[in-house]
Amino acid sequence: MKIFSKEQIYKGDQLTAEKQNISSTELMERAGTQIFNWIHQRMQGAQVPIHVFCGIGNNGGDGLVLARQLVNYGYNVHIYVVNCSEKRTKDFLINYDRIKETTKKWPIMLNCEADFPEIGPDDIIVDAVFGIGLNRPPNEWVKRLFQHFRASKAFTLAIDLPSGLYADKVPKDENGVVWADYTLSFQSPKLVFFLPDTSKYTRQWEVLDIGIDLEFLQQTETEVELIGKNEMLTIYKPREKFSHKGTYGHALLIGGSHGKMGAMILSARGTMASGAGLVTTFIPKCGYIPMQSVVPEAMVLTDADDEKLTSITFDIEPTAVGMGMGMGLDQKTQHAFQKFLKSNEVPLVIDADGINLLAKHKDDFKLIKPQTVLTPHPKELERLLGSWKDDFDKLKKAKAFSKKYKCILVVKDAHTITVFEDKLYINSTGNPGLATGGTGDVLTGIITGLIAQGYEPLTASLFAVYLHGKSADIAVEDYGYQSLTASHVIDYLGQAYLDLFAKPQVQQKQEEKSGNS
Ligand SMILES: NC(=O)C1=CN([C@@H]2O[C@H](COP(=O)(O)OP(=O)(O)OC[C@H]3O[C@@H](n4cnc5c(N)ncnc54)[C@H](O)[C@@H]3O)[C@@H](O)[C@H]2O)[C@H](O)CC1
Ligand SMILES: [K+]
Repeated sequence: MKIFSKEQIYKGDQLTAEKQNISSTELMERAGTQIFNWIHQRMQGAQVPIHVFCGIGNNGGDGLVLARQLVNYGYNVHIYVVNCSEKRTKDFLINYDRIKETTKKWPIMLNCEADFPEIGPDDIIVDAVFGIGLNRPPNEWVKRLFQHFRASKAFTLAIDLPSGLYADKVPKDENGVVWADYTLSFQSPKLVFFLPDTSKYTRQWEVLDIGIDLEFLQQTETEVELIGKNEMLTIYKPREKFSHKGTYGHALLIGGSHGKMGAMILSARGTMASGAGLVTTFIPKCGYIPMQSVVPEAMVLTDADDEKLTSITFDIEPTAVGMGMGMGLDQKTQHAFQKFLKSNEVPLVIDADGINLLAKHKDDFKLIKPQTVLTPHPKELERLLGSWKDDFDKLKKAKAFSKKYKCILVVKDAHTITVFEDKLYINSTGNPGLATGGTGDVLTGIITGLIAQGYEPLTASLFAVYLHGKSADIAVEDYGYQSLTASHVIDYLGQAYLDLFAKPQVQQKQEEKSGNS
């Protein structure tokens, strides 16, 4: 799913009005009506007090359309205008008049020193104060109003995005933002819903379709994309009937050291489960027996050293290499790693201590070949890029790094973001159960396995991150967040593949009803 920028959203609105020959007021009517339908479907006329707080821009206009429809359907509505600016938009004013025509009285005007209305914990707040047009921090009174919302404990539904959040930067003061339970966002989710600094401002979100011009939606290239099942179905490569293990590539995994062999075992099992035809591991001697016993499917080559890697040489011809897992930072290992980087021509994934070694010897960045995949967690990313001011600064630095070295950065987090040059791909699967040792090693194994099978490094990274998260989402149903382990992610990978083709439950039920399963 595309994530449009603020400028693209404004352009889409304007183009839609022109092409569909409707006014911006009619588009606002659609937007407000969609919100009303969503609420009405769930509340069915229940008389819970609904407090609709409207700003004086178009977000406020959406709130007024909603409020008018709620009044028309007999809901218990309280309408307020947060009147802290003189720049009322045309469509706000039109809907302000329409409210008066409907209710025969003006909404409650909250000027910037007014007392706050009482809000009960079981009431509902609709936040239509600011949308994507916020251009400066809210004043102290508005901040206090937002804190009043939060203190009330009422369910808070934000329109388009929680007020006080910018579409493209991180707000400085968390008291200047509405903490929403749910956000109904128009046409596309906003990037801020997925970033560690700003995702806390809405517990859940949903996109409402307001009929923006289809051609515009299809043809506009966005810098950000949300990756879900639909995107992955188009890149999936089916298994051929007349195929053999050679068809699906030979993955080589390099890493491990005394006390960290588990990382390589997890990677090898992840690579196998991803569908690679052959897997070989290159490890220090001490790992030979454990690897052979725990992963009988994999072949094992060993370094001359018992405890660490000192010289990486092999006579196989891998189709993809994944390295760095549990590798350690010994100087001899560093030399071996550096030598390998210089000579390697095979698509490469670098993880963990591979990244740490690069970060310690920044001159080696120039050895990173185009299309190399790096999979840093936040600390490793900081070692690579240096510190950042906030999430937007982090992404800017990650894009610059990717552009400079033409590499793919898999920035691991609750929503892993894969960065390639100027594009950001946000993953939609995964859960907090993944916050446990070894899951990263499994991910590297899966990426390497997919590249070995013929997926392009970028596609392999997106697909691996998606499958890895999906597997955890399925496994967590059986194990819960606390007990989910990296091994479960491997064990459920098959389910994640099968889920790609699972029928949506509604469709399945309909087919069962008509005897059509
Ligand atoms: N396709 C769509 O997504 C549609 C979205 N709609 C809604 O329109 C808003 C964007 O509206 P806009 O008028 O541009 O801005 P806002 O309503 O977000 O409000 C900003 C408003 O307030 C002023 N302002 C900015 N910062 C402050 C501040 N700190 N304090 C006080 N005042 C401030 C600014 O001058 C603006 O006037 C979008 O989010 C959707 O909700 C359309 O209704 C339909 C199509
Ligand atoms: K809002």
